[in-house]
Amino acid sequence: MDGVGVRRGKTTLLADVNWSVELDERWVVLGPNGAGKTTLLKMASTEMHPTTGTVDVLGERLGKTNVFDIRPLIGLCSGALVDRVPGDEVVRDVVVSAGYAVFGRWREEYDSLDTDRAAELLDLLGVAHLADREFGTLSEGERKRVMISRALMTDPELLLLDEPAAGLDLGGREDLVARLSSLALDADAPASVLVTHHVEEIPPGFTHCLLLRDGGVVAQGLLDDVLTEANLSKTFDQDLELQQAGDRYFARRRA
Ligand SMILES: Nc1ncnc2c1ncn2[C@@H]1O[C@H](COP(=O)(O)OP(=O)(O)OP(=O)(O)O)[C@@H](O)[C@H]1O
Repeated sequence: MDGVGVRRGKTTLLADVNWSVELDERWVVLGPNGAGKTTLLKMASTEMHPTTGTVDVLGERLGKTNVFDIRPLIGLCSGALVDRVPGDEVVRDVVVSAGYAVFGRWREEYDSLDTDRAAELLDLLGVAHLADREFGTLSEGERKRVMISRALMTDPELLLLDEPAAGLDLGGREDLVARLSSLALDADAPASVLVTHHVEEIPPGFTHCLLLRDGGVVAQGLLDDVLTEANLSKTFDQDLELQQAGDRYFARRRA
């Protein structure tokens, strides 16, 4: 993204964002409610164009390319997408149909290569036992994991995860963080961007961090350099204490 701004009427959603994600990088985008995180991700997923500046996704410039050509190369997991899955869709089909960019089992039979891959990904996310269940019967955490499996189904070059741990209980969050960490540490995994409100949700293995506040970048770069008490306090407009325990982060308001 180069000089990117997004405006809606008189409201500025994002201003002057210069940001790039390389193929071997895993980025965390952190910021308070309304900071512009989802707006940023919508451009990365080619769903939205900037008002000013330019966005290049996988070498193609938004506005000058057919986004439908690059969307199969982008794996997306967001709350909005979860809401679009029909409740009676069988979990295995939710994953396998990603390769066909649809929801719903619209073919009699999928390729066996595809069904094998879907089973492998459900297993990777720890939900293989749910393959025959209807999506609507799953818990929120189970749905998220199925949707991440789906996002990976097309072997994307870019993986975008918008608040994947939102709504999960402590065990579910910890489990997801561990699985995302394994993925982040896998050299063959795609370039990844994870949006979150909480430093506790940063999976070990993530390499970079972008801090957003009021539509502007507070800091960006290597995670260790960017995630400091000063930067975090500025981002959330509070005096925050940041602790690192092993390869995890914890934050709270200074007493
Ligand atoms: N079409 C629109 N018109 C006016 N304002 C908008 C529009 N879409 C989004 N906004 C505002 O832009 C800001 C950024 O929204 P965005 O969804 O990107 O934030 P976010 O960082 O993802 O927030 P959250 O953490 O709450 O999901 C918010 O204040 C939102 O109300």
